[in-house]
Amino acid sequence: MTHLSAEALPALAERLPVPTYDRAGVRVGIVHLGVGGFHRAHQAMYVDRLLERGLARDWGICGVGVLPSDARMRDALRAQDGLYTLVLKHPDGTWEPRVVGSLVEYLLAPDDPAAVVERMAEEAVRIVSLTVTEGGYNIHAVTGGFDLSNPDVAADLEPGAVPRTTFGLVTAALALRRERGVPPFTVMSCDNVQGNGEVAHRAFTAFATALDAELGAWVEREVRFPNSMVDRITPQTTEEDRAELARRFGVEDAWPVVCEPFTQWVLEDGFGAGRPPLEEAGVQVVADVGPYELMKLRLLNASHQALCYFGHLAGHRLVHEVCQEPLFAEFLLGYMREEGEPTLAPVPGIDLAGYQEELIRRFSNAGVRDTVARLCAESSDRIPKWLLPVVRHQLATGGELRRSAAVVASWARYAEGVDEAGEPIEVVDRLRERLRAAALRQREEPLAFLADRELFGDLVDSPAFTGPYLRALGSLHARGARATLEELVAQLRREGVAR
Ligand SMILES: NC(=O)c1ccc[n+]([C@@H]2O[C@H](COP(=O)([O-])OP(=O)(O)OC[C@H]3O[C@@H](n4cnc5c(N)ncnc54)[C@H](O)[C@@H]3O)[C@@H](O)[C@H]2O)c1
Ligand SMILES: O=P(O)(O)OC[C@@H](O)[C@@H](O)[C@H](O)[C@H](O)CO
Repeated sequence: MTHLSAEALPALAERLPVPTYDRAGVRVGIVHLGVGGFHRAHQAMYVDRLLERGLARDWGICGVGVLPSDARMRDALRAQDGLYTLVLKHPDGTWEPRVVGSLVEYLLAPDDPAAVVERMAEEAVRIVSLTVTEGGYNIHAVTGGFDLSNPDVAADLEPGAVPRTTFGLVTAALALRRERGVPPFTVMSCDNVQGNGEVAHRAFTAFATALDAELGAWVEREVRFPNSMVDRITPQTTEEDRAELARRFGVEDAWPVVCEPFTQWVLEDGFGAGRPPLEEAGVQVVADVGPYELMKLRLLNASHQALCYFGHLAGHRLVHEVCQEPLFAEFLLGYMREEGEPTLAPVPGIDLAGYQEELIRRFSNAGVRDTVARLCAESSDRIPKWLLPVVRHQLATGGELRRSAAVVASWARYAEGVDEAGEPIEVVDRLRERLRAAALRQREEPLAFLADRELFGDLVDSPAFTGPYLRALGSLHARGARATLEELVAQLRREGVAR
């Protein structure tokens, strides 16, 4: 058994691919906030590919943890010189591992916020990238504006405050660069947010303006925020993954990353201070990410929500088990073809029917062992951003929406916090209590959940939506998830045949 470290690389090289480049000679050019599983499976992997080909010596990554809970990642990475194993899990059970070396430094902001700000202020750093989750942009669900009333944000706006949020840290670094006459870095969001660059632009400009109007105007004018579409299913690493890595390859890694083989990154070429030649590593650099982004959010991410509540209520805990059931596969393909796809513009170079079939295959990969629970978490950040735009589009055009309405109803049923066998459901959501209170009222007052206008806007006033929603919710209560799905799928199949 070999503990992963820089020193151990020559020995490990006999068992799995490891970096062959000189890591000590790699300079930090990217600071990344939010080093979780996904960043390590995706962006850091692309940079590692470039480093391997000698194409990114100035683009090493300094990871930053913003939250105190990231201390675990700090400890894991520091103990192994920033190295970690990335394992691609194939459907046949094969594991394809590689030790990734592009994370050459890691800083935990709560340990020393000034050091993080200084790092980002260095001229050599030309990109600050983010994966801080959908909720991490602090956009108010109703106003669509940056939420200045968030207590952490408000604390960062106090005169002389030591920054502790993403906004405080990044803005302090931008202010230092401006003061020193150093051009700004590009802020590159890699979160699953529609128009992620534009959203980041709005959020950082609003924060900087609240701090100092002139700084805000400078950020607005000078800082670039390219949009991107990112895709690779990356479940949380489990203890079994760690043990299996040790068993199969003799590598002792405190926090490996496991993911599916598929990967995609579509990126707008909007970088103010240069970028690595990412296209050499397989990134699609395009003028407009919009169509790709909508395709991914409304087909992949919305389908994840379409399968997770029904899947959980039907007794499944793993995503592939749900999707290997023909009933669920038919439901998801129907949602994608008849409800998601009509809301999309043509996507250059993509055959949408093929993309949808591939999604079912990806979701069905038994090697990945993605959990239904991961997909159910923080639904109040996801459903409004991924599924409700589909509903609104279909309402506006008179299109099909029965499957989407059933998915929202399945969330409402799931949010009650008790499954069909009377067992508790561990709902993970920052709005958990509010959701649960509304969901529990819906047995007497069926529209109680949908009446939350902060989440659903005015959908509750739309009979074309409430009709199918209430039918699905009534059926979920009376007959359960599986029977509800069977009935809906059978009805839609009959209608399809009749058409
Ligand atoms: N996991 C995937 O399959 C996947 C795929 C595509 C995109 N993404 C994007 O990446 C994000 C992170 O996913 P992950 O799998 O790495 O999750 P993760 O839980 O492994 O890591 C999340 C990281 O974000 C940080 N974070 C959370 N909230 C924050 C906040 N408010 N401010 C600053 N940092 C914050 C956490 O501390 C952690 O470091 C997702 O929310 C999504 O937008 C994930
Ligand atoms: O990680 P989130 O919060 O964006 O959402 C959960 C999943 O739908 C998502 O992680 C997908 O696995 C991912 O978007 C695939 O690329």
